[in-house]
Amino acid sequence: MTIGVIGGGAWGTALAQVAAESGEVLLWAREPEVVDGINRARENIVFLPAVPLSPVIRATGTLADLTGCGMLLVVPPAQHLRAVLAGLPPIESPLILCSKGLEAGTRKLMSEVAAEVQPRAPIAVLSGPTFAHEVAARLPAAVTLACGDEAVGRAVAEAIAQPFFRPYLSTDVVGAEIGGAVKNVLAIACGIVEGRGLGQNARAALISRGFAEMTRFGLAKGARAETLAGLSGLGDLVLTCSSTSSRNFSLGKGIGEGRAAAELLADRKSVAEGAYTAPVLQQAAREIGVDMPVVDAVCALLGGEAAVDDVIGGLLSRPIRAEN
Ligand SMILES: NC(=O)c1ccc[n+]([C@@H]2O[C@H](COP(=O)([O-])OP(=O)(O)OC[C@H]3O[C@@H](n4cnc5c(N)ncnc54)[C@H](O)[C@@H]3O)[C@@H](O)[C@H]2O)c1
Ligand SMILES: O=P(O)(O)OC[C@H](O)CO
Repeated sequence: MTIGVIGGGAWGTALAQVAAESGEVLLWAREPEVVDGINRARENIVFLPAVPLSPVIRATGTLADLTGCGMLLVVPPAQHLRAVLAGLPPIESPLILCSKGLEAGTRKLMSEVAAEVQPRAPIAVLSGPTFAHEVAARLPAAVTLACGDEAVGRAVAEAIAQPFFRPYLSTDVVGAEIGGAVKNVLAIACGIVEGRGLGQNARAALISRGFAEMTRFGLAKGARAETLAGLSGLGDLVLTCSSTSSRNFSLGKGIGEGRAAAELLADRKSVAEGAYTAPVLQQAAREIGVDMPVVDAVCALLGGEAAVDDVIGGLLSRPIRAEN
C-alpha cells in the first residue's frame, strides 16, 4: 500500500519519513521547489533542511495523484485544511488529520471540516508531543491515534507504527484535537513568561492553570478527561511549553522580549498555529461560557491591545478562587 502525505512542511515531511520505513510514500507539496528538492536531492530544503530523506518518498505537486493511496496523512496548516481537501476528488480511504488548530470563521475542529468536505472518508486524528526534527531523526516518540471506528484506528496505527514511533489508540477524536489546538495557544503564553524573564515557577504555574483551561473547554466540548491528560493534551502541552524548538513558544518569547506580534509573524515562513487558533478559541469558549483567562491574555497581546506587564498584572490580580 502506498501512503499519501498531504503537506510538505516540516511535519508532513517527517511523517513521510516515518511511513517510508514500511513502504512507498507519495507526498504532495504546494511549493514546486519542495517537490523538486525531494525528487532530485532527497531533501526538503525549505521546511526540514539537512535531513536525508528516504528514496521511497516521491513528491508531487498534483493533489489528484494521491487518489489511489491506501491512506492519507493530512498535514497542512489548519487554516488551509478545507481548501486542500476540497482540491482532492472524493476519497474513501482513511484521512489521518495531523494539523493542530481550529478553523477561523466556522470555529470547527479539523475532523468537522474534513467530514464536511470529504464525507465518505473515515477520519482519524494523529496528535501528540512530536517535534518534526526529532521524529525525522528517528528519536523515540509516542502519539495518540484517535478514530471513532476502532478497527480503522487499529489498521492505521499498525501501518504507521515503528520501533521509534508508537501510536496509542483512542476513540476520542474531539479530545485528541482539542489538546493539540489549545496547547499551541498556551505555548505562546509560556514563551511570553520566558521572554519576560518571569522564572520557572511562573512557567509551571502557567502550564497547570493552562491545563485547567484546556480541561474546562475540552469537557464542555465532549472530550474525555483522560485524553486531555494524555499524549495529545498534557504531554504535548509540557513539550511545547518548555522549548524554543516550538514555533509557538518562540513567538511568545519574542513578544515577552518586547517585539510586536505582527512583526514576528510577518517574519515567519513556518507556521505558529497558536496565533491563528487563539482568537477562534476565545470566541468558541465565550460561546459556551467557558472561562479561559490565559487564552484571553494571549489574544490581547497578539492583537497588540495591551502591554505585557499589564496583561500579566491582570492575570495575577484575579480574585482568589478555589483551584478546582
Ligand atoms: N513541525 C512540527 O514539529 C509539528 C508537529 C506536529 C504537528 N504539527 C502541525 O502540522 C501542521 C503543519 O505544520 P508544519 O510544521 O508541517 O508546517 P511548516 O511550518 O513546516 O510549513 C508551512 C506549511 O504551510 C503550507 N502552506 C502555506 N501556505 C499554504 C496554503 N495557502 N495552502 C496550503 N498549505 C500552505 C506550506 O506548504 C508548508 O507545508 C500544523 O498544524 C502544525 O501544528 C507540526
Ligand atoms: O513548533 P510548534 O509550537 O508548532 O510545536 C510542534 C508540535 O506541535 C509539537 O508537538
